[in-house]
Amino acid sequence: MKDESLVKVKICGLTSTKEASLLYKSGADYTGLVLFYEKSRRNNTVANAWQILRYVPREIQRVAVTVSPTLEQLKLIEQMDFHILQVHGELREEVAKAAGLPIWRAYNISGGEIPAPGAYDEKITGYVLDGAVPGAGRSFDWSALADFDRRGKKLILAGGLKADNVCQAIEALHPDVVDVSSGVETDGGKDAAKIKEFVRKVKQYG
Ligand SMILES: O=C(O)c1ccccc1N[C@@H]1O[C@H](COP(=O)(O)O)[C@@H](O)[C@H]1O
Repeated sequence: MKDESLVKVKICGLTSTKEASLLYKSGADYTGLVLFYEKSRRNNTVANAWQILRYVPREIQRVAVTVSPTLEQLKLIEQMDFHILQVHGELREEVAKAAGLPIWRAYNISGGEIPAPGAYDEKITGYVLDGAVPGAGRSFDWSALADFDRRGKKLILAGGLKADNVCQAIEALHPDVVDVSSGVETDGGKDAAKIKEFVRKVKQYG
């Protein structure tokens, strides 16, 4: 039976079918694959992404993680088995207008500035609040974002989360989803024991 606990978990940054297999019975609710961002060590080619998605358990929602995607990239993503488009950087007008997938708009927080969303409201179903550099395993000052207006959308909290700090993060910002990549890795690869412990802490919280 699907766990109906309050806070959901996204395990982000899969790079292999082996990592996808770790999600079986893990309790994760979402997973993410980085695409079209060669600066990231977690970047996937389209061919690799197709393979990985075949191994993601059906009950887990799949998020295409992008930075300033183009219309051509959106079209490729929409041919694959993704449920959500996560956009860091720029959300181009043509991409927002053409997107058939719901969008999670990601903000990389540096300093204490509070993002002021507003554009393409009808396509956006969630806001991702992340550390300054995507996927770097660094958090931001959660208290500075206490007044962030989620406008009735999901709040996805990312950036430097791990089993040791995720409950404090939930306490601070009351997110709908906690999103982790670096914090469940060992030597740059996903670690089954760390995933298990992270999910346990979140689900125990409630
Ligand atoms: O992981 C990456 O390299 C990445 C690249 C481009 C956009 C987003 C990326 N990762 C996002 O970072 C957070 C969590 O990262 P961490 O736990 O701090 O390592 C998550 O939203 C990922 O989607």
